[in-house]
Amino acid sequence: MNSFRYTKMHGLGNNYIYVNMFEEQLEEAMLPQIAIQVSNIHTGIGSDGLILICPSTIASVKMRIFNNDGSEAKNCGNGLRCVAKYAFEHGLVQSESFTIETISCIVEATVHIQQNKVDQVTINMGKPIFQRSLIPMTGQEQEFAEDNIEFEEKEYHFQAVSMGNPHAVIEVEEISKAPLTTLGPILEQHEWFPERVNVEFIEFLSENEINFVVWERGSGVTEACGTGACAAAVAMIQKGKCKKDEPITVHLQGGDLEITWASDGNVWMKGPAVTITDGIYYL
Ligand SMILES: N[C@@H](CCC[C@H](N)C(=O)O)C(=O)O
Repeated sequence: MNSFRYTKMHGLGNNYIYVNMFEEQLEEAMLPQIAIQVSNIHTGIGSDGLILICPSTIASVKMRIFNNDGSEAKNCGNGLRCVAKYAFEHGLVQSESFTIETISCIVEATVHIQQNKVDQVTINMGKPIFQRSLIPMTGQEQEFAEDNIEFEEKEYHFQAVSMGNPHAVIEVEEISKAPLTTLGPILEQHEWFPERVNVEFIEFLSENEINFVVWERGSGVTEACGTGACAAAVAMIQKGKCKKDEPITVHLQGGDLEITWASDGNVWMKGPAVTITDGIYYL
C-alpha cells in the first residue's frame, strides 16, 4: 500500500501536516491532491495544509507549502518556525542557527531550546515588498500599494504588502466586528490580485500591540498567519502608528507573535512551534 510518514505540528494553532522529504518520496503531480486529502477533517487528518521539508542545495533545508485547497504558496511564517524545530530536533541541521530556503527567499532561523526541545524560534523574514508588480497587485506603481474597497455601504482601506507571499491589511476599529468571512473571501479573489491574496484585519491597541484575525488565501480562516503578522506590523509602521526597531506584539487567535521591523529593512518574527503527533498516512 502507498503510504508516508508525517508529523502534525502547529504554530499558534496554524497547523500543517509535515513530511520529511529527506526520507519520504511523494509524486510531484500528486502533491496538490495529497494536500487536499490530508487536510480534510472528516476523511483525512485535518489541517490548514501540507508542508514538505526538503533537501536544499543553497540552504540548510528547503520548505514547500501547500494550502488546504491544493494551491502552492511561496512562504509561510508559522511553517518556517515548525520546519526549524523539526530540522533541529531530527538532526537535519547541527547548529542552532541555520538557513531555510522557500520558493520566494532564503531566511535565517534561530531555535531557542528549553529542556532539550525547541520551544521558540526567531526568523529573519527578510524585507517587505511594496512594488505592485511584485506583490502582485494591478494598477500604477506608487510608493505604497494601497486602495479602498466598498463593502456593505462601508469603505475599507487596505495596504498591500508581500512577505514573499501577498497580503492585504485592513485596519478596523473593533476586531470582533471585522467582516472576516464575508469581505475576506471577496478581497482574496478580487481582480486587483491576479494570484489572490491573504487578507488580515487588525485593530491598533498601542504602539507595541495590535489585535489580528486572518482570512488566508487557499485555506480560509486560520488561527494565525506568521507572514500576515509581519505584513500587519509593517503596515502599522508605514502608517506611523507603530515604530521601527521596537517589538510589536501581535495578538492572533491562537496566541502572540513578536514582530520587529528593523531599520536595516529586515522583519524579525519570534514565536512558538509545537509538535502535536506523528503517524503513517495511507494514500
Ligand atoms: N499560514 C501561513 C501562510 C500560508 C500561505 C498563505 N495562505 C498563502 O497562500 O500565501 C503563515 O503563517 O505565514
